[in-house]
Amino acid sequence: MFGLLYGFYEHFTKKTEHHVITLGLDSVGKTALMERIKATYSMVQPLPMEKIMPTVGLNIARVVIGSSKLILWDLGGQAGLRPIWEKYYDEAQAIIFVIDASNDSRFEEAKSALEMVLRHPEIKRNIPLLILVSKADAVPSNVVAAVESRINDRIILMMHDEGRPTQVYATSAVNGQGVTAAIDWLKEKLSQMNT
Ligand SMILES: Nc1nc2c(ncn2[C@@H]2O[C@H](COP(=O)(O)OP(=O)(O)OP(=O)(O)O)[C@@H](O)[C@H]2O)c(=O)[nH]1
Ligand SMILES: [Mg+2]
Repeated sequence: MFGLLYGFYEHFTKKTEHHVITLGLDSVGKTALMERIKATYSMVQPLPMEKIMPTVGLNIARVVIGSSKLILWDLGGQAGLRPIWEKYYDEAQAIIFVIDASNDSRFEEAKSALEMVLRHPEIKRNIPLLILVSKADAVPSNVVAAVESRINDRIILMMHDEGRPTQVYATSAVNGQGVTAAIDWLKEKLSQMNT
């Protein structure tokens, strides 16, 4: 009897797990955003910014939204660590790529890094790509809008990945701007892939 009841309980509370890789150049704010995402969905305080160190290994954040569980793999973005990214491509069911709104000078480097990811044979062609423009709190809104439109014109329109759901959101780990909209979009696209 207990086994049967437990079986029902398990069935109705079971979450569909989705593995998401979080990539981008070093210091763009990936880990800070992961902390903000965790805090937003589990109603806890994010780790203070000054406690966040450059990522060398891997940070894992688990976020439960309705019947889905997103497992976010946050990887280090330093040039010497980027070769590690590809170890996670095979299992990735979505990509979050972070581009810093406050550092215009690294746009081309970010574009090349993202293109390398998308060209990799182990990255599935139809998995969602969520591009987060980070640190939106640190620059005027017209600068953020310019970065978003450059991403659209110079990256997304050039991708030729017709089957890939792609979206750009301006975000801030400091004030949480854009985080819920972005993660809700991702969760929606991942759910659609499972149906
Ligand atoms: N103003 C502002 N600064 C931010 C924000 N997010 C991160 N930062 C700053 O950027 C620094 C780097 O952030 P991280 O989250 O460590 O960057 P990362 O992309 O994880 O870097 P790696 O782990 O080296 O790849 C932080 O120490 C903060 O000073 C943000 O939303 N707004
Ligand atoms: Mg980091």
